[in-house]
Amino acid sequence: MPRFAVTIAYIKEHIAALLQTHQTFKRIAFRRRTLEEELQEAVLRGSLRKAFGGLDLLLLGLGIVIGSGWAQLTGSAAQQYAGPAIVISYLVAGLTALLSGTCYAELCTEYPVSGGAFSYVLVTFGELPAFITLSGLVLEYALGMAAVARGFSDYLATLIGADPTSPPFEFAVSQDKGHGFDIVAAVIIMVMSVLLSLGVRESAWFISGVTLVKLVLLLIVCVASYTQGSTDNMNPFTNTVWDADGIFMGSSIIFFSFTGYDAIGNAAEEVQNVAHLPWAIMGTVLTSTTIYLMLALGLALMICPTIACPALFFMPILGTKACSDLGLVAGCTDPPCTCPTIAPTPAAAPAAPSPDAAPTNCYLAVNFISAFLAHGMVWMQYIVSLAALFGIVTALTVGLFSLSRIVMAASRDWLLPPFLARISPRTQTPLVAQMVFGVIIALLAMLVEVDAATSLVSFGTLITLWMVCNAQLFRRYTPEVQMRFTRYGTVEVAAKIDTGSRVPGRLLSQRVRSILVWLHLALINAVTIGMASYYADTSYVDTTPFGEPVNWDENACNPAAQNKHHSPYATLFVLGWFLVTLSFQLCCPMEYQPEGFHIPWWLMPWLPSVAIALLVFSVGSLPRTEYWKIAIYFGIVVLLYLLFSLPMSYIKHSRADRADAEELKVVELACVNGHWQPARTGPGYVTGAMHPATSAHSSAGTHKDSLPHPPGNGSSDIACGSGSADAKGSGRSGSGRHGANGRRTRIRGAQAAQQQHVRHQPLPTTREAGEQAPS
Ligand SMILES: NC(=[NH2+])NCCC[C@H](N)C(=O)O
Repeated sequence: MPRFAVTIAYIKEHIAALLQTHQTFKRIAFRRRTLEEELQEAVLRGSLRKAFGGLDLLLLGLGIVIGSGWAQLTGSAAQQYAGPAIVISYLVAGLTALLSGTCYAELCTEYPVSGGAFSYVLVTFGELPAFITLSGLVLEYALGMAAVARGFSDYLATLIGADPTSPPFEFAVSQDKGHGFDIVAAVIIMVMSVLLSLGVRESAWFISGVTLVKLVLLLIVCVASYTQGSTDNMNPFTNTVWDADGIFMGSSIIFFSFTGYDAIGNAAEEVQNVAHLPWAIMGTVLTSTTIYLMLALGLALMICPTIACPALFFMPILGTKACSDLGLVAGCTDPPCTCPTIAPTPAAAPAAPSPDAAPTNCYLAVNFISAFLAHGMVWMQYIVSLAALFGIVTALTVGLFSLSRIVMAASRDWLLPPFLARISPRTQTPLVAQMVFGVIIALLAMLVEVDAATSLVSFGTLITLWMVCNAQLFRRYTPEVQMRFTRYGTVEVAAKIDTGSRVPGRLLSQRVRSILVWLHLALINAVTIGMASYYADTSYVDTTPFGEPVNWDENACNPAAQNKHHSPYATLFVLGWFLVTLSFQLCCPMEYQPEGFHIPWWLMPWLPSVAIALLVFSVGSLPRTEYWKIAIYFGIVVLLYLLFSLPMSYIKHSRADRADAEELKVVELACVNGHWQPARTGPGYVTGAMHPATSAHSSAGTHKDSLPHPPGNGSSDIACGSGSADAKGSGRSGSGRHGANGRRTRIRGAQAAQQQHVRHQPLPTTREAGEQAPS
């Protein structure tokens, strides 16, 4: 059939599906996928190359997490909000990352498919929540890459002694730095996209090498800062105006520095041994937290805390008179310009300070470079710039790598255009997705303002991690997850868990237990959202689009009055959260425990519950000015789902059903040497179809054009279990009940659709249209 006719037929089919939105929404939007469906998609699409060993994964994680956020945000968060307590801000953010990372690690071991958070939410809460998670991921990665790339030109200019505000580093559209077009940022993204297209093995070597050099440079930065620092600078420890609030506001800003560790989960289909995934995640979060704490401490020791006085920050915005009318200067312990250990950089050198002019002239952006300059260590600016440049390069490479895998996973499910799921037989990577998103991100990087991007990136990350923690909690407690296919290919009936049999809730019926789980999950979230919004409402985080505080009154200038608003009710919320989590533990027996890496039963449900609270709290501490942008973004996302992805998903599954009606294909897969392989014998194996893809193709042409043929001999090559370890005979096999090798699972082509999905009304469409995917 000619391509043109196929397209017309498809459009007709799409419109027909659109007209049935009210019905399809009910059936599909919250339909969950199973592990076998996800595996099936991965297997049918052909394999990605197994390029990553354990150390590669760790360096991949450190490659993206330690980008340039440390260099750009530590100083400004300390200066504006936290003061020397920025160290505590890093601890809070690190703890948030660690707890959510543990939940992430559990799910990523259980579902070792590309797509990360998107896939976990898809198998737990269904398609629409997964689509929202996907959009959070795209927000995180696309804007994250753009923001990181924007820093590239600045550091490059510093390194070669050029002016970062003039061409070619920036083509200004306004006076302010960061508002122009940044061609260099776009170019570096395209270069990294091309590098990735050379192949995943080569990219992995590149990422590992550059990351190691970066870590050495960061150690030099730490040591140099300790030689210059003084403990006098740690007093007063918190910012005199924001106090404890400043710590949380600081931590929500610098959370950006921890974003990206989920990239490890997105490499799940390319790892040699799935069992390495969780340790690489934990290792990445712990190593980066340690390095960030060391760096933050170095900076805090080097800068005088009065530089963190908000007078310095607001003075240029509000003007000297307005500030002193508000009593801001009174909030500072020293007159700003008498601070002994820091002097303005040459570029910002003020005239001899007069009492009136001093505050405005003294405004100085605090960062590692300005701090080292102030201490006369001019050469350190090159080390800092080089470390940041290397950080940017690795963060970009890993980010582009991960985004293409996320997009590939969503396209396999037809939630994004299916052609994006194609895997290049040459490189064994999703080349199309890589190049398409390379171009999109390059354009974003050229246009987007850095300041606008970082909060949105943190928001995207926090939302996806919040979804993941909810999914982890839900899966461990919900009774329906009792019977399932494990990654060992066996049907697992709920593992016997001591704690489950002790809690009073075990006596309740399955239905009541299920309702209780939903109820508790909703309550945990409601209480923490209440706590976060109450806390945010009673602190001075609101700023107008111009950066001025909105509810700015005399109290803001009076440190003593600052925190009085919080205490009584904030405590009530914390108590509420504690009681709800305790009630969860008592009413809901844990229903199963995965065999691989998992959170131990005695930390459940506390660990994910604390993680949820911290994540929601961090969202609440983000500047309110970002909220409307986020609301518009998610509004567009839901619209896109209704107009594009929902009809696409419907069409895909109705095709699967039709194919199923004609010919039922059951292909058995066996876990061999750590990878799923089509079994050569066994029930349901279709003679002559040596690969599941072959059977799907023969099945009335289903997926015909949308599925790239698997490369080479068609070996299905997705990892299962702690397979490699077993394959090598190390004997590690979960509880000892199941070995990875020789275990089997059934990948049931279209049959899965029949069993798992509600049947669809037949669509008024041509048979041919049903056989071709739009591409
Ligand atoms: N996918 C992402 N979140 N990418 C951005 C990573 C930013 C990185 N954590 C940094 O500090 O520079």
